Amino acid sequence: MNPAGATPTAEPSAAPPSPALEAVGLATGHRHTCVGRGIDLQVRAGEILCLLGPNGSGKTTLFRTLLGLLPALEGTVRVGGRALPEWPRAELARMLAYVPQGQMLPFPFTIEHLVLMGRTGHMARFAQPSARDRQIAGQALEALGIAHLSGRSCMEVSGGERQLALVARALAQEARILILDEPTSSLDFGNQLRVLERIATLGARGIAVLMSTHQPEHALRVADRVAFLKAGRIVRCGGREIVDAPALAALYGVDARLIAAGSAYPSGAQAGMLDSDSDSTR
Ligand SMILES: Nc1ncnc2c1ncn2[C@@H]1O[C@H](COP(=O)(O)OP(=O)(O)OP(=O)(O)O)[C@@H](O)[C@H]1O
Repeated sequence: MNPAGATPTAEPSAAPPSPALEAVGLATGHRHTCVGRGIDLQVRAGEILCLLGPNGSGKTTLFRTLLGLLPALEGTVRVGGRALPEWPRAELARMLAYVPQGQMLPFPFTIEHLVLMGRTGHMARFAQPSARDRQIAGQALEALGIAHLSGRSCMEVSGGERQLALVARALAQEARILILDEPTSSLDFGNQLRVLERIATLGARGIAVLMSTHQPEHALRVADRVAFLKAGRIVRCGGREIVDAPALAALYGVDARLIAAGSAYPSGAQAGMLDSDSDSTR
């Protein structure tokens, strides 16, 4: 108890850690064509932020700008509190991993080689992968159930198998921040769940995750926060509870309703399944 009149001793309050990934006043686009504007977002360590938005709303353009693959037309991107241009590329490669959307690969790498590429930022220049690099790549392949494809050419596997390999490559990178552009888009139901579970595990381990999806139920399943991108602007951002029928109707221009997940998602799923129904939002 404080003696009467004594001022309580203030604990020195530690400043909150910088967001792992932050955009401030960001404008995105291609050459001089602006796609997105006024974008502010933050992803903290251990947080999963899920971006929902219609086709062409600017999700990939935003991701590529956050990664420094496209120049910001305005505003700032910070990674770990440091402006993106200040990062040496090699260090950035250890911080940020990217799973691009539907990437076709130009050479017939084996799947193992492709996943080992995720280790490049950890290897000395021109060095061969170490036993540990191979072990980590092997674990990533196992985690996604594609170890049996290790020796196959990435040009001779299905689109979904290649997508799993790209997720495995990002896992092998052991980055602090993971950006995934529609990581489940060509996957079957089982593999969608496998990838979502892996993403949830990474979040629980302190990795900052930013992902896009066209399936709002995936956001309901794994996201800590959800952002709605419409015509290049973040029009709504908050906890999973913002994903409701009126918001989805406004975002996509269709009536939608959330129905109970029932048996569609196993063990503890908080997801809803979506159905379109003309009566739903009226
Ligand atoms: N290389 C490019 N050059 C010029 N414009 C582009 C280029 N890539 C995309 N665009 C345009 O930028 C806008 C946003 O595209 P983007 O790929 O970022 O959308 P998206 O939200 O990821 O779409 P989707 O959900 O269909 O993948 C679209 O109008 C698109 O036509």
